[in-house]
Amino acid sequence: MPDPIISIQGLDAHYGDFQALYGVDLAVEPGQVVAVIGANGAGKTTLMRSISGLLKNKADAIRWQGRPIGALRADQIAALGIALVPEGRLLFPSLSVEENLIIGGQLGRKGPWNLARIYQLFPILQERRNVPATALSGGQQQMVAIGRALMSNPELLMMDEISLGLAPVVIKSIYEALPDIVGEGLSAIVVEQDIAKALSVSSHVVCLQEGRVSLTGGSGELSRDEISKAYFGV
Ligand SMILES: Nc1ncnc2c1ncn2[C@@H]1O[C@H](COP(=O)(O)OP(=O)(O)OP(=O)(O)O)[C@@H](O)[C@H]1O
Repeated sequence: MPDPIISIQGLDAHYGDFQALYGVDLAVEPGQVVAVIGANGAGKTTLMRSISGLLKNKADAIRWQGRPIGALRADQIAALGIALVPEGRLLFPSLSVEENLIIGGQLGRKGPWNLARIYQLFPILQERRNVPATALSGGQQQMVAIGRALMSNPELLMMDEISLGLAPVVIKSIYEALPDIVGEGLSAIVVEQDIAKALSVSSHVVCLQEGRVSLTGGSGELSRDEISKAYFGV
């Protein structure tokens, strides 16, 4: 087994007095897509925030290529090559599609992703490149959010509930881009409430329930019953 690109061990997270994550373990190998599933409030977004440096962690709870990074700031995490497509997209509303994408490239990391490559991946964005980003449909906005993250040439791409509120046909077209993205050598963590979608795009799945890992295993190896028990607790 190759060394993981990122490994999380015993991660706790708090909002004030409230503990949202309890001893979470997760590892991603180079080129692997890991799905994080769980019901509303299970702690999926908190896990993404912790990895991104938006929540404070113990330094050695998160290791990047073996190095403890849990205590780094969000800008330092981004500079390492860890990019988040946040829940709700958080595009810059007054900027055009192209300007939003360019901002993603500000870190200046070298790699395969640039405007031309993003437009190849999502051709509709080239057609609409001068339109304010928030004038786009939800699915197109999600493409901008993914493109903006890719423009930083990350080694790990984290996507938080990218299908939320989108029509099934749109979700399908967005996820169809994932093999091309991972084909460039990236690893990915995909947060999904849609269990079938999560299993179909990943090789490994981690289920959270009330802040704890309730199940983990190969995406093709877990039974429906195991997953629904881990997901719903029944
Ligand atoms: N800023 C905050 N302050 C206090 N508690 C919070 C905050 N953000 C989240 N929580 C709580 O932490 C727990 C985990 O929330 P989190 O958003 O990580 O769950 P989630 O699995 O991403 O759910 P969802 O699918 O609804 O986004 C929940 O109980 C939530 O109420």
